[in-house]
Amino acid sequence: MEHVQQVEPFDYVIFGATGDLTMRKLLPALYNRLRMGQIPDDARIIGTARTDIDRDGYVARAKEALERFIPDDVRSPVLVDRFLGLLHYVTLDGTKADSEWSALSSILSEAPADRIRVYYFATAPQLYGRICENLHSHNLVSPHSRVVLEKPIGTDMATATAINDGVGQYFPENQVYRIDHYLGKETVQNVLALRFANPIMNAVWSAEQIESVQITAAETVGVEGRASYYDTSGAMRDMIQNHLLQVLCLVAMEAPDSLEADTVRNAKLAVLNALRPITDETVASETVRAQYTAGVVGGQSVPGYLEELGQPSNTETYAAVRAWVDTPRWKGVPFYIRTAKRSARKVSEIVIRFRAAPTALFGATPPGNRLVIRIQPNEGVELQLNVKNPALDAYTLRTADLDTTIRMEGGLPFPDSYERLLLDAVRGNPVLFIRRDEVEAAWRWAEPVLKAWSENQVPMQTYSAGSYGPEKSAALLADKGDKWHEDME
Ligand SMILES: NC(=O)C1=CN([C@@H]2O[C@H](COP(=O)(O)OP(=O)(O)OC[C@H]3O[C@@H](n4cnc5c(N)ncnc54)[C@H](OP(=O)(O)O)[C@@H]3O)[C@@H](O)[C@H]2O)C=CC1
Ligand SMILES: O=C1O[C@H](COP(=O)(O)O)[C@@H](O)[C@H](O)[C@H]1O
Repeated sequence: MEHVQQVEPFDYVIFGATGDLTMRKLLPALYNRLRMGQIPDDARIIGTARTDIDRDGYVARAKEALERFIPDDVRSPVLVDRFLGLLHYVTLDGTKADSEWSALSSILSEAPADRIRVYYFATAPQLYGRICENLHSHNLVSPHSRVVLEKPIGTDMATATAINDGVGQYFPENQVYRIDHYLGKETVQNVLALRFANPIMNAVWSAEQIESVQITAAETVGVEGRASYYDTSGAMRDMIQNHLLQVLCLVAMEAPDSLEADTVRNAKLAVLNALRPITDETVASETVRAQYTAGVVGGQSVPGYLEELGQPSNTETYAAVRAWVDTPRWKGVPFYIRTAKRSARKVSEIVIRFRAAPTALFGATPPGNRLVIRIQPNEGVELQLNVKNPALDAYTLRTADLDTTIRMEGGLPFPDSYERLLLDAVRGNPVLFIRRDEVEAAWRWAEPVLKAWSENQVPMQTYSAGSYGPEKSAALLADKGDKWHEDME
């Protein structure tokens, strides 16, 4: 059984309550937490958007979403009814001062003044500042309120600063929760446990023993229905600047003194600040970008990115970077980061390649050990060891895997990362959310790459949908004698 504790009564106010994210992720996540007994009966979920519907209309939409996104075996009519009973809806344009703020205010005022209030912005980031201003001017910000910001926090440093300033004018940083759903993944959080709860790992976690690190997040899907967003973003902004840099931080950071939010965030920030800047001189040798062309994924023919988009585009659907963390611990260790749409398979993983043992005992030097942390799917950890080949005539070696799959008790699927994050915002625990200075440090590193790409300093490669990426990406690793994980023996 999952060990769960009920959270304090709360009001969750969702701006963008009729949108895709709310219907596909937020409402199902809150339903699942109610199913696990974590949501008190007097909690309320108050949806807002401009769409002019009444409460019944919203409840009908929410019910449809649960039917679509919650599997039959965990969707009970009684629990669905109980969940729908928590819902309210206010038609509101969050950017307009003269919109129906009094209706929202009147619902909120029914609760005690010290009620935890979470404002979740599931809408376009350029609206965040104006919504905050309106919350403030309608006296809806209390010391018990917090605001959850969805990605993307900007498309570069200037836009990120504008969003953060807009919100920061009305909410102090300790009331701002920036979502990065990768941090909500159990297997991403497990990186800290693996590193710091296991002395055998801790002892070898540095350049002395580690040759290289690979961090991959590959997907078989294309841009789905989100082409208009994706084409203004691309793989670097969509995945690397946020999710994969956060994973890199957990792999590379020094041990924090505690799991207190700012202690962990300070340790991550130190990694981001130690990332070697990529310059016009190095961008061509340290980065690869590409777009998928038509191909076959999972036995299905799929069109190329440009065909899907129906227009020319300079947006990458694949990005790979060789990054360097300039600290004594990581001196000379490349961190290869890559992400792809329409890849051969869906996989997010961290691969740690250890140095080979300098021994002549067995003839050829045995290969270095390899640790694979599988973020998804088949969540688990695999350590590749050299063992004696059980043959009678010669002392030869082969590799064997110590492989453990990490499961929830009872074999239950892992909760979706939004389930943890939505309730952490209620609990007031920001450890899995991104602090402003982390966002800015990540942009400081990513921006020069994006600028160089926009100036075509690095040629756009292509790769067939259903492949592992462009041929050129192997060159990023080849000069250090490395290979991408799927190419390793
Ligand atoms: N969808 C996803 O999978 C993911 C989305 N995100 C982020 O979440 C946010 C929302 O995305 P998504 O749900 O896909 O977007 P949608 O376009 O589907 O939804 C946007 C929502 O915002 C509402 N809205 C728009 N303008 C206003 C306004 N002025 N005042 C009040 N409400 C408004 C819309 O309702 P109405 O028109 O009725 O006002 C709608 O409910 C974005 O920041 C996106 O980047 C992040 C990760 C994944
Ligand atoms: O944030 C995003 O993440 C998803 C991939 O998430 P995962 O949990 O399935 O690995 C990606 O599809 C989307 O483009 C991006 O915005």
